[in-house]
Amino acid sequence: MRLFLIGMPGSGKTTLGRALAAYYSLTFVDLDEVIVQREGRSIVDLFAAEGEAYFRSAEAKALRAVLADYPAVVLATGGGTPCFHANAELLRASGLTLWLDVPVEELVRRLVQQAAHRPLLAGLPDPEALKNRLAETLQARREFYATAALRCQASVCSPEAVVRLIAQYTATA
Ligand SMILES: Nc1ncnc2c1ncn2[C@@H]1O[C@H](COP(=O)(O)OP(=O)(O)OP(=O)(O)O)[C@@H](O)[C@H]1O
Ligand SMILES: O=C(O)C1=C[C@@H](O)[C@@H](O)[C@H](O)C1
Ligand SMILES: [Mg+2]
Repeated sequence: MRLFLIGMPGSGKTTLGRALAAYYSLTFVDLDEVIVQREGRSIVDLFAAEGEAYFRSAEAKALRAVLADYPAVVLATGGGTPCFHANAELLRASGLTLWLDVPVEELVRRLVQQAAHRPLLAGLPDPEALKNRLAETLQARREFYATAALRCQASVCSPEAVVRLIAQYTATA
């Protein structure tokens, strides 16, 4: 099985991905970590030195490398991964994709302390500005996230809830 977790920054892709990989006895891979390893720089440094277009190209290449290397995997993608370089179609064709659809208010609670360290959220003056930025980003990304076969729409998507979703899906697919 290949399971791909997609969703907004802070939606829980890494946290849930690790738990699901343990549950299914699959390897866990975090695409942001693969990019950092392949490029030899942090994501903040990559954005600052090369810009977003370079980052998106590196992200697309890293995704294709992971797909070539892992026939079975739980992959936490980056927040923007499905929205560039036809990655959403590739993910959908390559395994089971799950969208962690977490409300913006919950994302703000989780990210308010970390926004300064994230290239696309840095420099926002207060939580209201962060909320507005996240809401705009979600609006722009929704059509890509919605290509996922499965969607967990909740403030907290527990591993148990996701395991149930997957079992229902595979029983009817
Ligand atoms: N189910 C959950 N309930 C409550 N908090 C959670 C849950 N999942 C993750 N978190 C918290 O939310 C934050 C973001 O989680 P995580 O890093 O897993 O998200 P992500 O989607 O991988 O984000 P990123 O954009 O950084 O890759 C962390 O502080 C984590 O502890
Ligand atoms: O939402 C985004 O576009 C991003 C999310 C992170 O996971 C990283 O992939 C990077 O900071 C870009
Ligand atoms: Mg993550």
